[in-house]
Amino acid sequence: MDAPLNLLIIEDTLADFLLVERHLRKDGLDAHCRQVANSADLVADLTDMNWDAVLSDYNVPGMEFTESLALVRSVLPDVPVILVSGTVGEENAVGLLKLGVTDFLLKENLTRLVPAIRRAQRDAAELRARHAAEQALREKSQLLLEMSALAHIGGWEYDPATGRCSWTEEVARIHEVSPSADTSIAFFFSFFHGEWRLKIETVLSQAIKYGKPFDLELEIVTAKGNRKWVRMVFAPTSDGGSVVKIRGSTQDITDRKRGEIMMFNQKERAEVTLHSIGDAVITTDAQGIIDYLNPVAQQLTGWSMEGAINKSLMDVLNIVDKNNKLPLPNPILPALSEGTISHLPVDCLLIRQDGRYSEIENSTAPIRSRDGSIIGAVLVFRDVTASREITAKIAYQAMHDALTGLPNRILALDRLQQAIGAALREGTCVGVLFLDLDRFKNINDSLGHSSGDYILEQVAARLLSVTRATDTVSRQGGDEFMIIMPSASHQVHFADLATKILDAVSAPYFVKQQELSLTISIGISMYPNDGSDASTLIKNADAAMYHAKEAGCDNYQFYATEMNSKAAKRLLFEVQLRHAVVRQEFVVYYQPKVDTADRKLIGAEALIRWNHPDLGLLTPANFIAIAEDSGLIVSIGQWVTEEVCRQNQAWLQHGHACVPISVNLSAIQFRNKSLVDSLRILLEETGLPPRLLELELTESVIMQGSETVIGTLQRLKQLGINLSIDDFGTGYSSLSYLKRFPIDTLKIDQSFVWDIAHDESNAAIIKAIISMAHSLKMSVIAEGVETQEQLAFLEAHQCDAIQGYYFSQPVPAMKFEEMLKVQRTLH
Ligand SMILES: Nc1nc2c(ncn2[C@@H]2O[C@@H]3COP(=O)(O)O[C@H]4[C@@H](O)[C@H](n5cnc6c(=O)[nH]c(N)nc65)O[C@@H]4COP(=O)(O)O[C@H]3[C@H]2O)c(=O)[nH]1
Repeated sequence: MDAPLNLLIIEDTLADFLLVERHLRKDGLDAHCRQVANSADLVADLTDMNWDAVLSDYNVPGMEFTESLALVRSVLPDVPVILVSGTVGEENAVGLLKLGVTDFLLKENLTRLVPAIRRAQRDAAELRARHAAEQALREKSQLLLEMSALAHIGGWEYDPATGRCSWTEEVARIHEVSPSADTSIAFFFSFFHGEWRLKIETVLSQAIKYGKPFDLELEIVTAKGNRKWVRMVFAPTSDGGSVVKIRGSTQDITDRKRGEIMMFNQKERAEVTLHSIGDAVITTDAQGIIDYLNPVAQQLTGWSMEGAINKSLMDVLNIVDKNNKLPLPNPILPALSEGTISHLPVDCLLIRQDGRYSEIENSTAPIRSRDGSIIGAVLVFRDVTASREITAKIAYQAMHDALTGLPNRILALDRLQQAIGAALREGTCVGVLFLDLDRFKNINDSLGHSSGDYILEQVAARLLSVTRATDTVSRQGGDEFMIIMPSASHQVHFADLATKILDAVSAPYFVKQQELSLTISIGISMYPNDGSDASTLIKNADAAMYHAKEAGCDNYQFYATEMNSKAAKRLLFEVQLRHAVVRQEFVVYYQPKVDTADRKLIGAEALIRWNHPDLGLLTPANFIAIAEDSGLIVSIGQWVTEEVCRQNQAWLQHGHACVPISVNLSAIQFRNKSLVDSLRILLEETGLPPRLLELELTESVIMQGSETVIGTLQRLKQLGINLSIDDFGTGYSSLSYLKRFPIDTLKIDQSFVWDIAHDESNAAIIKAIISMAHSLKMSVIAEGVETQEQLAFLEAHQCDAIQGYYFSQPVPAMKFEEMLKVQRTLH
């Protein structure tokens, strides 16, 4: 049975209300009726109950019907309102229907009352259902709208027949146009450019022609000029075989696409980086199974990518300890188990598949997922074989002498400091032997540097052969060596070693098919007696070595306190010599040369003297060696030559019968490239005829025999200068060797002349020199002739000229000028 209806009856007359009630009951409608007769009650009652219908009189005093109707409609929009009244007129009725009245009944005829209520009930139910359906539809389309906005996806439709497009708000939003924008196909295409325009036009025409659906990703340029990526999915709708509509969706995929492009670029970059870096890279999963190795890793391990993938790291990375060749632990374990970055031990060798190996350096790090869990490891390593070799080589070179391979000055100093430290702890001694080869410069000058180097290597080998492994033999530079004897207890040990060294070094050497002999001078200092630190010990051993030199070379000397003052003196002397060059403290003495046959003055040798401010006139023996060692000989020699040219030209201008004056030329001067030019200029400037200048060269200079030497001699000769070989016989040159040089005169060394009368071999040498020189068209002069006996011998053997105290000592310029003036015959 149906529930009774709730009816609200707006009626001021109770009788009419009851009449309505009676009719309802009579016609079988179970209803609960409530009368309301004023506006206040109506407001209150409207919301008091769920009303099924409102019945209303038109004329209720105090209540305007249209206002009551509006009130009811506003509160109960779907509840039927039935007007029960006297006649309201047709026009009025239409207006009231518009305002929301559901039906009309006349009070006089209520027979239609129940059917009218029932019909209104049905209509209201339908209306409510329709409203509910509309509401649901509205909600659904709102949801769709919101979803499409959230997904950035909108729909569109194209009608090929009309060429019109329509699209949803979201599509308009994606294209950044207002929703009401023109949607012709041309407008639609205008968002596509270049290749994308071509593509969309092509696929759309294919869709129209063949009904083919498409799913594309394209780039558009929006109305505001922004570039966006869209995914367009569309499907044609056909009717009778021809396409009548194309419907599709457009989705803004810009963010995803940019992400993809970024990912692609990153991947590409990573890929290129991994392919081009010099380091090897291997990555594994969390179980240590290889999933990638770059080309360098392939090359270093000898495994190809295909071969190595899915293998355990340790199957591919065969690493062992360099020292004991035992396998090293898996380097990625710390990364996989503890998530830490780790490095291989320093001495790690990687053995390739083919058995070759390289030293490697590596670092391993974990690879983590977004949530931080370890999903693998990356191992980066590089071949450091070459760089370690270079480092070791550089370290070795920094500490060793390149020529001999001996420790150099730096390493020797370090070893000495260590030896002192050990001796201090153990209460022992340390010996420092400072060694310097005697007259080594002569070998370098005469035989050339390559021979000099060869000799130094030989000396180094000999020093090593007489020392123990615990001793340090070092080269200090040039022809200086130093030996450190650690933990020695007595001077005797040092003396023993020094003796062995003297013997070893003095054994003959064979260079360029010549036999050479060489000696060495040794200075010895000892810790703790001669110094408590390395530099003092070296300095004192050096001083002792100088002492050994002064004692005639080829010997050893222990350091004694007073030696240092000698070394200091030598230094002071060098400083004074430097000053002497600037202050022009030198003078030239002239020693006459005499024709053996008629005793006539035929020339002179210029010999330098140093007018020392404190020591008086010094002969070359006091300073020439120091001048050569310090390089001062170049400027000194230049001064002498200038002085001689200037002086001889002055004599010439004074009308004296002039003779050639010879100047000693040291090896260093001779090597000077500008020698010939500066002599030419000097002769031009002074105006001295070149034949009046003679150069005395030592045997060692020409013994180098190189093309350069010969060239220089020839250019000197071309200038017109006379050339003579000084101290002939003391070097290693043979007469036949001399044929190659444009030499005018040989000067027999005074050492042969001195005991000419008593030493038969010297006499024989002099005779041989004279006759062979003559056969080579050279003249011969003997120097150091002091006695009648010597003179007689030389005269008897046709020695062309004589120089020596027998005729005259070297004399000052003024005195020599006297001799020139008279051109006297000397006896
Ligand atoms: N006992 C003795 N000695 C005699 C006799 N006759 C000459 N002398 C000395 O023998 C040396 C000959 O010169 P030297 O062999 O070229 O040997 C020279 C020469 O090699 C060098 N020298 C001298 N002046 C110069 C120079 O201007 N430049 C260069 N580079 N070296 C020079 O110094 C050396 C020594 O020169 P001095 O002391 O002047 O010594 C001179 C001379 O005084 C003699 O009968 N008996």
